[in-house]
Amino acid sequence: MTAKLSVNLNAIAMLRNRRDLPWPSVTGMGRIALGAGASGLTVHPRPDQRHIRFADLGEIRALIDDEFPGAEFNIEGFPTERFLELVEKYEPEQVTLVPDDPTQATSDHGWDFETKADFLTPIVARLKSRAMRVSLFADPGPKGLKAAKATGADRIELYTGPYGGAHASPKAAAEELRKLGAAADAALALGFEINAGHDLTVENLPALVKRIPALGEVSIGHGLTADALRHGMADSVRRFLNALELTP
Ligand SMILES: CC(=O)[C@@H](O)[C@H](O)COP(=O)(O)O
Ligand SMILES: NCC(=O)COP(=O)(O)O
Repeated sequence: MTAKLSVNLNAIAMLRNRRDLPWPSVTGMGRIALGAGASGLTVHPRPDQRHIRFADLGEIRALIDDEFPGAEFNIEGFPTERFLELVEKYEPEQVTLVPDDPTQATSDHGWDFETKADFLTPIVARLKSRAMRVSLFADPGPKGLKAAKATGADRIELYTGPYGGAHASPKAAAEELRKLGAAADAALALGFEINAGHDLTVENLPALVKRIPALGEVSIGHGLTADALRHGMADSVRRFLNALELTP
């Protein structure tokens, strides 16, 4: 099984929001990502709309429906009533529930399933009654996975931030990979499908998929956007030189 790639558009939206201009276009970059073979698009709209705006959601839904039927829309976030109304309106194929506080800079931990199962269970049922797959953001440890399973969720998304953050230390990265692998084994044994995400890169993906061959999907934004900038820079400089009629 090969893990599917869902491209997270948050970083593109953050660049777009620097100016009152429509570029880089969030749907335009989504179109390129899907055209290049990505299986889906991920967004994590935050309550302050600092990157993805609520208005982006309908445009991404239409892009998938009109041009890439079969691709998946994954919307991530903390399940406030506002968030739930948004996902019910745009019906992503997958909703990833994340325990983020609105003041958080980015996601940095999974759910405490043992204390939050009663909160999550009716929300999971509500989303599944509208045919949306539900994934729960989970720390890389086996703790609480039985409680997570009892919520009725289909998948867990393993939080890979500490793994990505250990990029400068092979020993620390190996330890984080060991934890991710153990959590994946425990989750698979309970019947979960497994996603993973946060700070994944071209460099750290191969070892992850080797250790967790059953991985269903990775969602990647920050590292993929940085990679796109790096590998697109030379072409862009040439295009601008050409516009100045300074073709090298
Ligand atoms: C849930 C998760 O892992 C995050 O990576 C998130 O989707 C990214 O959010 P930001 O783009 O706001 O940092
Ligand atoms: N669910 C994780 C995600 O969508 C992307 O995280 P990142 O690659 O921006 O860290």
